Amino acid sequence: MPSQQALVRRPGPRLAEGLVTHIDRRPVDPALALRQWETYVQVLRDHGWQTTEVAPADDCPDAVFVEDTLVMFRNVALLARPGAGSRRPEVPAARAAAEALGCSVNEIRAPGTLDGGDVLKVGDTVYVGRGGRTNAEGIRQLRAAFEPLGARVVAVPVSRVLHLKSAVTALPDGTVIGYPPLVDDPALFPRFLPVPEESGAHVVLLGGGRLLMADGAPKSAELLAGLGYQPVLVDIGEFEKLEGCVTCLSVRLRELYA
Ligand SMILES: NC(=O)NCCC[C@H](N)C(=O)O
Repeated sequence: MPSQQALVRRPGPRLAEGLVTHIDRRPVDPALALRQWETYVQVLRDHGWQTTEVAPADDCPDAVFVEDTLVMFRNVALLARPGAGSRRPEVPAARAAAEALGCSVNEIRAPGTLDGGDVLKVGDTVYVGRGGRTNAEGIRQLRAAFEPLGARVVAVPVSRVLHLKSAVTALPDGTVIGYPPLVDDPALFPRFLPVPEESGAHVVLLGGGRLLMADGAPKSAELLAGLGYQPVLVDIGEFEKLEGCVTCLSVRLRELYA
């Protein structure tokens, strides 16, 4: 029976200072962000996920984007070494949370850098984005960590967005979805479905055919509903101002051993 555990991390007091790289800075409303985060977490719970809060890292504005701190394959948590130095202090508490859930723990070491948002799993294939945050050494260490466990690691360039999963995610049947202007090369994926909006490319698989998506992508939601999926929409507008998306607000742990 697959596990349905998710790590989340409450937004901290410095959220509005979070990094922005590919978009213009817009003011963030911390109270609204907190409400949006609480709704996001509640939706996970409503769909059967047990959520664990990683201890706050209140000096780190981007700590809410907990997905970037570790990558799961099977029951192994590979601790990231974020490409942005300001985000590295987020990692120790993520390690503690993964250990408390019984994960085996490995880590990316200097000079490697890797952000969890650059890693997309489709079955045993692990796509890793080589972009602004993840370097060649980080990719090499990811291969060394996961290939012995049965992963096939496929590196792909990411130049138009922050992370690989800002550009593409995958449906339950393994089809990779993306908003074409932001995908370096759709031909790198065996089955690629274009979606008509940027945030329509981001789905969290809740289980069955349910897809957690941002509510700012109605045409994409309609496209996916037409394919027999059930979009579950949330407003994460305050996090999108900081280049966050639905995937980055949690780490899903689907293969823990009880
Ligand atoms: N996996 C993700 O998409 N993470 C979003 C991180 C946004 C944050 N402001 C950053 O630049 O690191």
